Amino acid sequence: MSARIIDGKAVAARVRAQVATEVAEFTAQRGGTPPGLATILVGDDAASAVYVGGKQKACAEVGIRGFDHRLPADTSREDLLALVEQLNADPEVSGVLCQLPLPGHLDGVEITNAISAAKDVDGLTIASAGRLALGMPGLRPCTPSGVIELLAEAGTELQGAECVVIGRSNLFGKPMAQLLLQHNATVTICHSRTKDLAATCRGADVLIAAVGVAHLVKGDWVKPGAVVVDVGMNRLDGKLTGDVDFAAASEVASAITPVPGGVGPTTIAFLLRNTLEAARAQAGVA
Ligand SMILES: Nc1nc2c(c(=O)[nH]1)N[C@@H](CN(C=O)c1ccc(C(=O)N[C@@H](CCC(=O)O)C(=O)O)cc1)CN2
Repeated sequence: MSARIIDGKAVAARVRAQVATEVAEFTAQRGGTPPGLATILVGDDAASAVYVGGKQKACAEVGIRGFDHRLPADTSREDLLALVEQLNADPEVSGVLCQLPLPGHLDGVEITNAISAAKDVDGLTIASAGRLALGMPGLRPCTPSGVIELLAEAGTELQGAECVVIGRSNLFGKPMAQLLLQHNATVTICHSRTKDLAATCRGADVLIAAVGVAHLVKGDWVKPGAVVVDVGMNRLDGKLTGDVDFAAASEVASAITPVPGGVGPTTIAFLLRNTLEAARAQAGVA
């Protein structure tokens, strides 16, 4: 079997085009005031700078006003919390995010949770996570939302499907599992203490890897006909590669996401979607 490649760039382009249309309508209704997204980057991590740059560029392309805050690596907890408070109170800012990871002296959970729930476009505050766990409407984390869109694009039936998520991060694994549950999937979360990872993966109709170990998932871990989603982003010999041995898994799976060009591009697309949703909710429009 040779798997169908799920094209994340195409899915992201479609979502972004739709958001651009809706942003134009929203802005016109609001007398020319667009949604606004504030990004906060602390320190000089090169990859984070690229992602934040990509977010700001994407905002400009769809008509969202960007507020780009860059702070030195030694920024204090108090100064960072003060900036978050200022952005929470700014009526021109619809969404706020703090790029992760933060430098070691800052607690990512504490800082993220200081963002007002109404502006939590990363969907990572305790309030947003609680709403997701309870099945209540709210802003959802961007990468898991992108994965659901990619699975829909591939025509994957989630109801009753055995879904295995490798990785239990707050940013991805936990919210991914919650979103799959909402789609009536049977969900298993695997992690570093899972006893027989390969055997658990072999039972998956949908296998999602987000563990940060290059090529951890071998071809013979994939059930024939499974859908494989690779959220990993690892540098191997200077090349960006995922958590899945793509060549081997493609021989067994029915559909698979590549790295790059799979899940990654959808993250920013859903950030734009969340920023518009936050702006709508703050303006009292559905
Ligand atoms: N506050 C947040 N921090 C982080 C998040 C997040 O959602 N919110 N996610 C990641 C980084 N990230 C966005 O922030 C992100 C990662 C990857 C991509 C992407 O488009 N990747 C491309 C490849 C890019 C490359 O060549 O390096 C792809 O996979 O095709 C976009 C956004 C951690 N931090």
